[in-house]
Amino acid sequence: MAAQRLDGRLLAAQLETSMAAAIAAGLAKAGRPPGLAVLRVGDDPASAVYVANKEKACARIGAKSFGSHLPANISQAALELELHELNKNPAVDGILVQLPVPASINDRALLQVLDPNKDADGLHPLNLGRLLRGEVGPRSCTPAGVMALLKQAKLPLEGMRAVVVGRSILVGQPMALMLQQANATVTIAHSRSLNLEGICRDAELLVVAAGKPGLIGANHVSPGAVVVDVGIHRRPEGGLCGDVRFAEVEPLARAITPVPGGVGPMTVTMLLLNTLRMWAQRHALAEPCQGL
Ligand SMILES: Nc1nc(=O)c2c([nH]1)NC[C@@H]1CN(c3ccc(C(=O)N[C@@H](CCC(=O)O)C(=O)O)cc3)C=[N+]21
Repeated sequence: MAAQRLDGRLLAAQLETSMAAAIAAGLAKAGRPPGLAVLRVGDDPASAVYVANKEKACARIGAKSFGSHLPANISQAALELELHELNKNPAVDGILVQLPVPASINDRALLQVLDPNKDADGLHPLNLGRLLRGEVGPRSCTPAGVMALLKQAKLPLEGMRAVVVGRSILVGQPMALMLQQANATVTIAHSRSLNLEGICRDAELLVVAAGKPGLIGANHVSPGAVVVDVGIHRRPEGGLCGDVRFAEVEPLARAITPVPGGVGPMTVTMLLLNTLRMWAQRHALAEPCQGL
């Protein structure tokens, strides 16, 4: 039987419709639309595409986007000043520091400057702490998007053996925490794990966020597993691919996310949802898209 496709593009479009409605409904009371500021430093080529996608998505739902594009040779102090300005700007609800920043910038120090209540990416230490403790707060967008996709597909996580490949602060670690909070039994594997194939083959749910094109193949996947591919890479010959060799794994899987059209669009949607929720909170509006 063919694997179920976990269609991130479709779910993202549905959520955008609800978010657009929530904005329209709250606009009069709030007096202004939600504002998302994206701080981009230097010229990472992949970032250019993502920033453009975020701006387009804001326009589609009726949010305002503020873009600042700063030169790669900007000083740490000047960048922190820019962030302070965005923290103070009353039209801005969510701020995202597009990663990676140039090597001359200390991104940890930068993320500490961000107002945790404007943290659209959920990456401020306070928000990572809130996640660890299971408290309310903006959540890391990519793992939150994965959780929304699994929920929509009605794939139960209760008691399930889940393996997350990758331990980054941006994806792997928060993903593992969210899966645990959904009562999965979680293993984190990473670049130094021995017997990666064996560990992955034990998984009923395999989430791959290793950042290595084509790392995962049929040998890593047990029949009937749910496979979520967080990787996104530009092929030298053109087109995109993930960390999973889709053609090989798809016939084995119960459900699988494609690349593109899987996790990527959900990341953007969760960024908007975090921003919308912070806007709603500031204006005492009902929480948009509850239960996600
Ligand atoms: N502070 C920060 N937060 C991030 O969330 C963040 C970041 N920095 N730096 C870079 C990565 C990467 N990322 C993606 C966002 C959207 C798509 C996306 O929309 N993908 C589409 C296709 C995109 C295309 O066609 O190029 C898809 O998979 O279908 C992918 C990847 C967010 N990131």
